[in-house]
Amino acid sequence: MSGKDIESAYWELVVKDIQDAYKLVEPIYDQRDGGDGYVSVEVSPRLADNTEGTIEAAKYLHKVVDRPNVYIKIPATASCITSIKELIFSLARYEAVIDAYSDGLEASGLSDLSRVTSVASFFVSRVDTLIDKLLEKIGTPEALDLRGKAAVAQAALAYQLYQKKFSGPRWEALAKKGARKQRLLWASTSVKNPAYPDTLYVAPLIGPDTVSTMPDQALLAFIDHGTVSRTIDTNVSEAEGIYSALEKLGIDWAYIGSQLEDEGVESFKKSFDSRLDTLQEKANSLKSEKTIAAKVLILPSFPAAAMDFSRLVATIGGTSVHRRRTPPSSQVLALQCILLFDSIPFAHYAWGGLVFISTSFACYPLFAGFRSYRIPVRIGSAHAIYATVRIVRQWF
Ligand SMILES: O=C[C@H](O)COP(=O)(O)O
Repeated sequence: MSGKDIESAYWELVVKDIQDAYKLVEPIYDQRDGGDGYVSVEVSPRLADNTEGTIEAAKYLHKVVDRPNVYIKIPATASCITSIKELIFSLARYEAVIDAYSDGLEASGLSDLSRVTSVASFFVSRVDTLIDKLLEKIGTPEALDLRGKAAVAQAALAYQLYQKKFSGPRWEALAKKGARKQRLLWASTSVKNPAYPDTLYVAPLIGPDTVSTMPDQALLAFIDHGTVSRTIDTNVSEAEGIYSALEKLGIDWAYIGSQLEDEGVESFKKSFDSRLDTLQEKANSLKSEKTIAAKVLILPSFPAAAMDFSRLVATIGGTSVHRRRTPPSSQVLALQCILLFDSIPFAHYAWGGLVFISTSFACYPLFAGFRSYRIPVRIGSAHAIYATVRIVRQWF
């Protein structure tokens, strides 16, 4: 990572991950002629309010990942709507996403649109999480009875919108050029309220051209007791009834959408920042890592002490980094030694067959053998460095 800022290092790791994942799904992508088998990567959530920055980041990722089956995920915030398509919490925003997709296809000037694909990532469970709270505040039996119903109802109406928008003259003109419908992808499908059925956000949302993304918990529950059948448009009038009953109770769908969008962007930013912080910490610790060529002179005056090398390395938290030959365990002697760091006699101690680095350093055992070990060395009590200690000479 030397010479790189942390964010560039982060993207380098991400791009490598995405390219590796590509290899796993490539056969599906080929079999389905580009219909399935995609890997997605999100642009930085720090750009959620920056249209130009988001477009640049999306182009950059598309270029460096350099695979045909990569989806670049862009938050469907007001600023990013021109470039589309995840973190959708409301029907109004979803409609804008579909329009952005169609606008993009029309503006592309391509005569063959068949290689352009897209998904619109509609978040489900979080809608209930917020609306349930509001219903509990209202507290009437009617309000309480609507808990756990808003998210699925809105998702079912989103599917109606999908069917409406991907039909009719405008769409037909694009379809003639090979355009593919932008599929609805259900995100946030794990149940947050343990009182609800564990397949609540999967089972009622099954239908053609939908994609359900499931964390393990939701996937395992569905494998265990879910039933695959078309459910997404079997109860449309019930969904409409729930949607308008909520409105009548004072639930403002526009507020729900913008509130969840703000929270969503905020939480993505938080996770992104925390990942960068972790990388920064790791980079700092690597920077303080030093290789110290230590000359260890083993003096011949002490008796042999048996020891098990690998157990010892594990005990001191060291890692064997170079091995010239493996000294037979239970045969190696660690005797009194003189340890020289940069030719300065550093310390010499012998204790129970182990040799310790000491003085201003905390004590860590060192031992003899034709091996190099990377061992943690603590200076004072706070600053840790790693020293690679090579045993360069020994005499018995
Ligand atoms: O991609 C995002 C996830 O689907 C979010 O799910 P969540 O609401 O369970 O955090």
